[in-house]
Amino acid sequence: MGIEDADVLQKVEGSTKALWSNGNPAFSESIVSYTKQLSVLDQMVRRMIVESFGLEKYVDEHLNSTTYLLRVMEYKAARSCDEVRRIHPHTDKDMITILYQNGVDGLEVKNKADGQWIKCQFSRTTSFIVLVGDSLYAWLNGRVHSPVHRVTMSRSETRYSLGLFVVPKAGYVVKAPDEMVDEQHPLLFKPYDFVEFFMFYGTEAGLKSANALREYCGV
Ligand SMILES: O=C(O)CCC(=O)C(=O)O
Ligand SMILES: [Fe+2]
Repeated sequence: MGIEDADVLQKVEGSTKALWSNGNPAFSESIVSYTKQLSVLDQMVRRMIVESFGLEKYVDEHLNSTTYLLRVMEYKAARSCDEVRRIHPHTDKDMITILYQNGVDGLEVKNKADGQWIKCQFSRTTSFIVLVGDSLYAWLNGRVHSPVHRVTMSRSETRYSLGLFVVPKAGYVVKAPDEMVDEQHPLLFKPYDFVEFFMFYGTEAGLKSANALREYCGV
């Protein structure tokens, strides 16, 4: 289940009406409260990343360029020891994703250096994992890595996860600041409208592509 503008109560209440005819105020309030609290972590992490590249003057513009999509996910446990259930390897298309889970592991990240899958262990049940998405990778012209990841379920317990996807606002054009482009770092992607790219990603060509962003607007 995906909830757009998950930090805005009115919007969340609208989404819950698709599930409960009279809405579900307690559920909506929990979603908004969770998103608002996690937005503090999101803004802190992105501010640190942006400042670390000397882009202080872009911080406010960058932080204001996004909205929150919260996905509530359920992964059924494998029915036998031999069965493995997966969600396919992919990169996230957003700026960053913050993941939380119910204590059942399953997330795996592909090591950029040797292509091996690394099992992600959340250090505590209250920990979060932050993943960089393709849009931050493009905006910083390749300075941060957007990792390929997947979920593999082989345990007997059902896994629940919450993914807070920090996505560019409709109409926002992802364009690397001039400071990120030089001779050693030639421009990787032409400026692109996030929503249009996301529509391409949903097409047969986009889904089949090993690197949808490069195919869509790679230089
Ligand atoms: O459930 C997870 O831990 C990851 C889910 C994921 O990668 C996604 O929804 O894009
Ligand atoms: Fe993902």
